[in-house]
Amino acid sequence: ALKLKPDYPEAKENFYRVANWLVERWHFLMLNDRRRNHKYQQAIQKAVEGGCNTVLDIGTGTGILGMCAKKAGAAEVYACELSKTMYELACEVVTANGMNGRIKILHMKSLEMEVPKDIPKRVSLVVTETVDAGLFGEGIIESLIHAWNHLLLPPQSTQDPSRPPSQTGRVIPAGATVFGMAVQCLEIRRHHRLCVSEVGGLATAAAGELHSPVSCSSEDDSTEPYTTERLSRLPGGYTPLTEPFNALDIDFNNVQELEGLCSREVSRVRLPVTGEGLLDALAVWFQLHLDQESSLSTGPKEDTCWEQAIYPVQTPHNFPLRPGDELIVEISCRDAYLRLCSVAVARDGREFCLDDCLDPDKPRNNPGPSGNPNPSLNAEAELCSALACLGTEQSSGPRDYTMLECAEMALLNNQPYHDSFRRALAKLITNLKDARSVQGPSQGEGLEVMPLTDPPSGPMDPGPDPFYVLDVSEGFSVLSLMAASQGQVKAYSSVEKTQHQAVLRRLARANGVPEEALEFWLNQVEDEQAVLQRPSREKLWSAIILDCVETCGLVRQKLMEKATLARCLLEDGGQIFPERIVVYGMLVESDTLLLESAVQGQEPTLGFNIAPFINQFTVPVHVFLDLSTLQCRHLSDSVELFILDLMNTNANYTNRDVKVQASASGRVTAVPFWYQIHLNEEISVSTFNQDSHWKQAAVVLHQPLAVREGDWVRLNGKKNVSYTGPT
Ligand SMILES: CCc1ccncc1CNCCCCSC[C@H]1O[C@@H](n2ccc3c(N)ncnc32)[C@H](O)[C@@H]1O
Repeated sequence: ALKLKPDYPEAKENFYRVANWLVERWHFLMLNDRRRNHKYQQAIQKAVEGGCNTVLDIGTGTGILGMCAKKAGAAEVYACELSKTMYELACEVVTANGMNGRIKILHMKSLEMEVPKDIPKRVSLVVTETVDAGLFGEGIIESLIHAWNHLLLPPQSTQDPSRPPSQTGRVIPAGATVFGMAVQCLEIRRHHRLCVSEVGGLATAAAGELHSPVSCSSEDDSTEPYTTERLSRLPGGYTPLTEPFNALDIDFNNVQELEGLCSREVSRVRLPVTGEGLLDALAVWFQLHLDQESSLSTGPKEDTCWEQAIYPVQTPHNFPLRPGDELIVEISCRDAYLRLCSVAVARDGREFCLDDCLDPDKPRNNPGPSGNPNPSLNAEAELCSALACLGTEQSSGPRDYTMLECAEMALLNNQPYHDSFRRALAKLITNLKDARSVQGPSQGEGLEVMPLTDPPSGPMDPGPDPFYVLDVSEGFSVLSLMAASQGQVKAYSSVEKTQHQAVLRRLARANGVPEEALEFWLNQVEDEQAVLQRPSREKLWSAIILDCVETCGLVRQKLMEKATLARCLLEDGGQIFPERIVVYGMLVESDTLLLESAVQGQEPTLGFNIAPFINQFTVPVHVFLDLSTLQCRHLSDSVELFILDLMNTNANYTNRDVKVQASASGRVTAVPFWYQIHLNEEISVSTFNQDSHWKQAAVVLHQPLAVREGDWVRLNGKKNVSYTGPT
């Protein structure tokens, strides 16, 4: 589509989505991290000069580590890469750097490699950086166990220390030290637990326990053991609740230790609590020991670009930790992932279970006769313990909970957003009621045609016609329930998952919403495509709630088409929500955004020519950006870029040029943008505030633009703000 119609915005956007997917953004971060590249080069050079002259680079990516080995003088260098895109890119890079035919690159996973099928004989050095924020997430343990058993020469051994390095196997990195720390962090909490007891006028207790898909304890594979965050850049920051502790040491040159890792029994550490606060998560990072002398750290205090692994606490417990307590944490390595769970708090010699990660099939600590699971506690502790174990199924079965995506959880916790919607819905219903009382039931096709059956028994008044409201939000949304709770409303929800529908049903009952006031729309429409249609042949909608902005910060595709269709399904005076979206942006200078978007020349990559190849996958729109904590200099005020009028689509102008005046001198590297979502004339919500579940997006300029204070810069607001030179 791009070739056919290069400026076709949908195709362009889809191309960017594919590019984002093919090559993860951390490739740019890693390659721009000159210190990391330099440390790896030093370690490899020392090993090769020390006699390791046959090298295998596992997970070569762009090929940079293999090229280091070759340049250091290794006689034979092999590399393997499981991603086809990266494999092809590595071949181009190696050729462009004059090493074609001198490094043998295989498109395969190291686990499939054999001697002599793939490499003629065992090698004396394996280099790899197949690690993620949780260290093991890229399978490095399994890869190295296989490498030691099939691809590497035998390790240095005390029996015959005389064996020369060229006849000895070793790995760079030589090992890792894993650290952990308990933290309080509201930004993590609101993405992983329900934090509000009321939202949009609805009491939330009846929802039952809600979990995000990040959990160490649940067996089902729909969850991941940890998520990742850059602690140093989380809105609102974090409060350490313990000192960093050593969670694990691993020696990559000891295959027995590697093989023993996953069968090692669970270890427990007791951590002195050093700060006051609610336990929201355990943060994990590591030092990668490249060799005896040098190491790389992914810690929150380092100003490296790496994220930390975050193990959020799932079970809501109102049990603030305080200095003097001890936090008991279990560390295990099940199915090749590092797993950390906070299991209990010790206070005054007694233990309270946080039962956050008790395995579902592990029997609960059933309460004693006093109904208290820890009979030896004193009164206050007894109360806390009862609260701490609140919601724990007394049965031995797994506690039932509902899974929400992190963005759905953050949305549910966003009270201002729901209050704005509640007020806007109430205003609309009031207006429609007034209009009805003036002119009677809506005329024409809206007329309710009573079914031709024998008259109802007795003078039953069918009551005033309900207002029909449709919520076509993506994912879990309580907006339909908020509408139904206004009274005289029949609300349809497009929530699809059975579990999510059950939560809405429970919330409806607990909030006094009559059963028949809330229906599930997708159970009614036969084909998904025709989601937008009348409630029934004779009825039209009073309100249709559309989902306009994706969590990543981009406007949903085909929004205007949906709005146009939705408008035709409205009764007189009916409304779609939102009615208007105003796009704002500003000029910023941000090296961080540059480093996450493209490799900045040859210098960071040890002089190797890599940038032009990997930068083919640069995308001009950077998404999932946390603009509130982005390191950047503002080079202009926020300006209105363009308007999407959903109630009157031909009023839109997205091709007009916008002139922005630089408020300071500097280099414009990006234009972040966000939205003001107008629900009606008076009420609007912003996608850029600390409660928002949305992230922001930014256009990253291909070339930074130097501006002096007072200069005018012209932005032409195509669908995705792209940038043309200064006026
Ligand atoms: C301080 C390091 C750091 C700390 C925290 N966060 C991130 C980092 C940076 N490391 C990110 C690399 C992570 C991706 S791994 C790099 C490349 O290797 C490939 N692969 C992975 C396993 C594998 C295998 N067994 N056989 C062949 N190929 C393999 C992947 O397809 C990828 O292209």
